[in-house]
Amino acid sequence: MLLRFTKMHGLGNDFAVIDLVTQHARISAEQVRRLADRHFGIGFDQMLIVEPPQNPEVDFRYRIFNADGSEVEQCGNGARCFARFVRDKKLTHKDRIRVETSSGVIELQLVGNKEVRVNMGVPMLEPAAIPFQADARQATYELDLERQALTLSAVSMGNPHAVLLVEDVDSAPVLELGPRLEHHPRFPQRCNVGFLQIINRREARLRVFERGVGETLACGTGACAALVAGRLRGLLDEEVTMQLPGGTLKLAWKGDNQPVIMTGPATRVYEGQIRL
Ligand SMILES: N[C@@H](CCC[C@H](N)C(=O)O)C(=O)O
Repeated sequence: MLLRFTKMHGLGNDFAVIDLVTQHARISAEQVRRLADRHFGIGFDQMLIVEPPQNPEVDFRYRIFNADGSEVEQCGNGARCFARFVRDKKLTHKDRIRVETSSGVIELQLVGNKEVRVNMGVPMLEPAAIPFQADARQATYELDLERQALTLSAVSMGNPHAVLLVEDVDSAPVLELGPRLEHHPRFPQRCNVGFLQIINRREARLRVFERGVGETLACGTGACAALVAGRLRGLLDEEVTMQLPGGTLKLAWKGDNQPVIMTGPATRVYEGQIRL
């Protein structure tokens, strides 16, 4: 069968977005892996699938698959592209959209033609909710990595993140530590690994080694987790500009039990169709 898709990106974190409201298909993990391949497929970090909602209180259901075929709970850059996609495809005329993901309902707001503001929900910091193996919630944890002691924060934005503080993201050992931390046994569902450099209380830089993908040009949930980690350590203010290799996100978090708000662009690249 021929399946229509839209290639999109949020700060270079790229997606194939598929409308399963007006099309019908079953896409297996093996097909996702094949289509994600940058030489033999479409090439993307995540596939985003738009479906009718199961819950009558929301507008859509949105499912996310990493390039390795694993289905995941949340994707911040994907959420912005999802909002732009459903408007461009006239699947809704609303400016405020409520969507269910496998980690709960998030709210999206289109701001002008280019930007989308997303209420990413309240970060989860209790170890069991992340999930991360630790006796009690702390701002930072010590973790052994083959006799190397690392200090990190553990945060869930619906999906699990480890955040390490570094002096300089350009020289941070992202490709060396990223895969080892992603698979560390204290993160039983693996994790995304963020390397955070503080510039000042309102500006920071971040690189993220994503679970199921590798290093990406930007990670929205990673940026939210990094803001939370920076604030837990007393290093960042409520509103922060986060610079990622692919561009900049505006973020805000008031503190415990409050949602993280993320604002940034969503860009359509091209329309295509592929035979499954
Ligand atoms: N690129 C994303 C996160 C996608 C999911 C992540 N790789 C995971 O496995 O949790 C973002 O923008 O948040």
